[in-house]
Amino acid sequence: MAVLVTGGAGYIGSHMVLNLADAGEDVVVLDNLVTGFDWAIDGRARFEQGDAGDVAFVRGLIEKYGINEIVHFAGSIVVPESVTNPLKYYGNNTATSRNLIEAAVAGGVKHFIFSSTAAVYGMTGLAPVIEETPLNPMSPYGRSKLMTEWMLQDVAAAHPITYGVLRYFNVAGADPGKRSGQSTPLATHLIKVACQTALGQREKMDIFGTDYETPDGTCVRDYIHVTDLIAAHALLLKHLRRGGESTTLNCAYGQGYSVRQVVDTVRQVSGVNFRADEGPRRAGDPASITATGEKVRKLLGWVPEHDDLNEIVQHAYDWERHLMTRNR
Ligand SMILES: NC(=O)c1ccc[n+]([C@@H]2O[C@H](COP(=O)([O-])OP(=O)(O)OC[C@H]3O[C@@H](n4cnc5c(N)ncnc54)[C@H](O)[C@@H]3O)[C@@H](O)[C@H]2O)c1
Ligand SMILES: O=c1ccn([C@@H]2O[C@H](COP(=O)(O)OP(=O)(O)O[C@H]3O[C@H](CO)[C@H](O)[C@H](O)[C@H]3O)[C@@H](O)[C@H]2O)c(=O)[nH]1
Repeated sequence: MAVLVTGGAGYIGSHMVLNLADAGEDVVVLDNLVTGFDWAIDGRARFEQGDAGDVAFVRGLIEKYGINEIVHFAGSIVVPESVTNPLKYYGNNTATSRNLIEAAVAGGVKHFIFSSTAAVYGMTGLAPVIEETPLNPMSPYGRSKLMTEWMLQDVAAAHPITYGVLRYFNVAGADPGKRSGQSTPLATHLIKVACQTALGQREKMDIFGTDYETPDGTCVRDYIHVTDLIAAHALLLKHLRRGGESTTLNCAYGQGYSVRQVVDTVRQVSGVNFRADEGPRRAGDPASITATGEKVRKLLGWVPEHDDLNEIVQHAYDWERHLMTRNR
């Protein structure tokens, strides 16, 4: 009996593998390494290189390893790219997930956990969202993920499988033990870009838009430490295993920070007053998106341990430094 982690060579999936392996679980990673790295997969997991949308291949894995649960991280994740290349997102997010779910149902998989996103909400105003807030994704990325949520609802109504959808807010930070982190060199995420700029890997960074209707004119996001996010996955897996119902949960702290606040925090943590130019808005960005995270706390008993922007940035910065020495 093993847990299948798709995208386990990527940023968030590699932390799930650590959590499961630390708990003594048998883990199989399925990843095509399009953005992930085989060195990011913990040595205690078994690795199968392939595509999560390859039904026959996934069916073979389910049989070979006796897979009862799938935690599905594999996908394409860059919001602005989804605006210029939507079919990539409807392909690698929606269609790939559809095939993976088909393989799961055919192979008798019992539980399915899916990485969804705050981007399913779209523009929401300044108040934190709850799971019942109307969904109105602003980007093909958000829509490609929402379609997967819908597929899971329909499939779970028709077949003996339960699911958990986790809508991640902005994931950041790294394993406190420096075993994994965000390793994609050309990542577009704010905290990663700011840390790279502080370390001199980029000459400067840009602040995308200063004319939003937010307190300081820059976009507001709810940054969640990757280790806390993964703890929610582990609790969700337990919930489903003990017969808990399918559920959809926001993963967030309920605290928003603006782009300027994040840039200032990275300057403080690094001690480098790096260059951050004010530029135009980036396509597909909502002004503000935060959530209370009340449902995940109540249903799963989730208690965040790293809900502090300084700590998140410190861990992200430490990982970035670690990558520099690693790549030397
Ligand atoms: N990073 C965030 O802030 C964030 C926020 C919300 C949701 N998410 C979701 O979390 C998941 C993981 O994101 P991440 O930040 O770790 O990204 P990532 O790019 O680091 O990881 C994705 C992994 O999936 C693999 N992959 C992609 N397509 C595949 C396919 N068809 N078959 C097999 N493997 C494939 C990649 O090689 C990579 O290892 C994604 O589904 C993403 O949409 C991320
Ligand atoms: O160099 C940069 C990078 C980002 N930003 C700004 O910082 C904010 C956060 O941007 P990120 O790219 O870090 O994150 P997003 O909010 O765009 O998206 C992230 O979180 C979403 C959920 O909120 C999605 O799930 C998505 O996968 C994930 O990349 C945005 O306002 C963006 O415009 C900058 O100003 N400069």
